[in-house]
Amino acid sequence: MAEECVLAGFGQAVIGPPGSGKSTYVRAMHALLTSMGRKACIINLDPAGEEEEPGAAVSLRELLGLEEVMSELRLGPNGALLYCMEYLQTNLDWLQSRLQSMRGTYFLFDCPGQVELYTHHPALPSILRRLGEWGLRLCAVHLVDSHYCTDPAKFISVLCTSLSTMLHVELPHVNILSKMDLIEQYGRLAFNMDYYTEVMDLSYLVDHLTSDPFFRRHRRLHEKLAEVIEDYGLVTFIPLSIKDEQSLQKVLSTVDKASGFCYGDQQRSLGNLMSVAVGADFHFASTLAFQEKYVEQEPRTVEEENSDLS
Ligand SMILES: Nc1nc2c(ncn2[C@@H]2O[C@H](COP(=O)(O)OP(=O)(O)OP(=O)(O)O)[C@@H](O)[C@H]2O)c(=O)[nH]1
Repeated sequence: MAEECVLAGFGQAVIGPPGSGKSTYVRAMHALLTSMGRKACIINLDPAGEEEEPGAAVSLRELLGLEEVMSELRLGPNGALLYCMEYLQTNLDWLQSRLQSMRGTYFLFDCPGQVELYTHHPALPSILRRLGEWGLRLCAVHLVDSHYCTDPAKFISVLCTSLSTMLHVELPHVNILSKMDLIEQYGRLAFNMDYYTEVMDLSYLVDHLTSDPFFRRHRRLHEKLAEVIEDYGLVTFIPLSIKDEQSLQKVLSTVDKASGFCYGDQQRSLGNLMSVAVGADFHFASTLAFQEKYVEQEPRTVEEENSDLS
């Protein structure tokens, strides 16, 4: 069999910082796909942790574990994780043989939470590129905790890491603001939800940030960062709460369009195309639903603004 099509199929590479909700998303997406009659399986590419991920069909820990690498090579957790990914990169025949036995399955790759893997380290993009060469059409699903929206400085840094992840990973890409049900847990939003999901005119965010005396002296830096993000014009987000199945379906419909699943040669059907058409509501409508459900409606008072900034 020609190497290029040993896997012919579709899947998602679920990436994002530690604790952003990747494993929770992968399990919920697996359940949703299964309930829709799509054959799916979880591939755990995180070598860390004592316990095996529930429901994972393949796990990198079968090949090597973080703890053994740490003790044998006397590395810290970060160095050991990068070693594990480089080891996988040079032993991809192991992954190929494991995946080949499940050909035709929709693969959900649960990736580790090390940010450098997505912003500058070459191992993960190289692994994903190889999967693509084997015929697997992947979409990167990048999760970021939505509570960063409540802090303008952190939101600018989230925009920067999301952009560099998109450029580094080089796959069809969907950014997700996860844990929307907890969005205002650490503070209130300065703007409506769609301002954050659509990444609108960032000068308002810079103005808001630099009304804080601490950030005023860095105004020029923030303006330049905002300019880079706006010039690329690539970063937008889809809101997700794992407790809200509709939002998960919205993510799936966007991912299916990005990866080409809905037009794909494997399961081309009127049903697939119709499901995309039904999902093609205005993105704004779903964001508005989150706004109404999870965000305080009362406008902020001047005292609240000041106390947030002090
Ligand atoms: N309320 C709420 N909690 C969530 C949601 N998604 C994930 N969580 C919680 O967030 C925590 C972290 O989720 P994980 O799925 O372990 O995150 P992860 O990105 O896989 O973490 P690492 O493996 O450390 O990189 C868990 O306690 C989840 O239950 C959500 O949509 N809403």
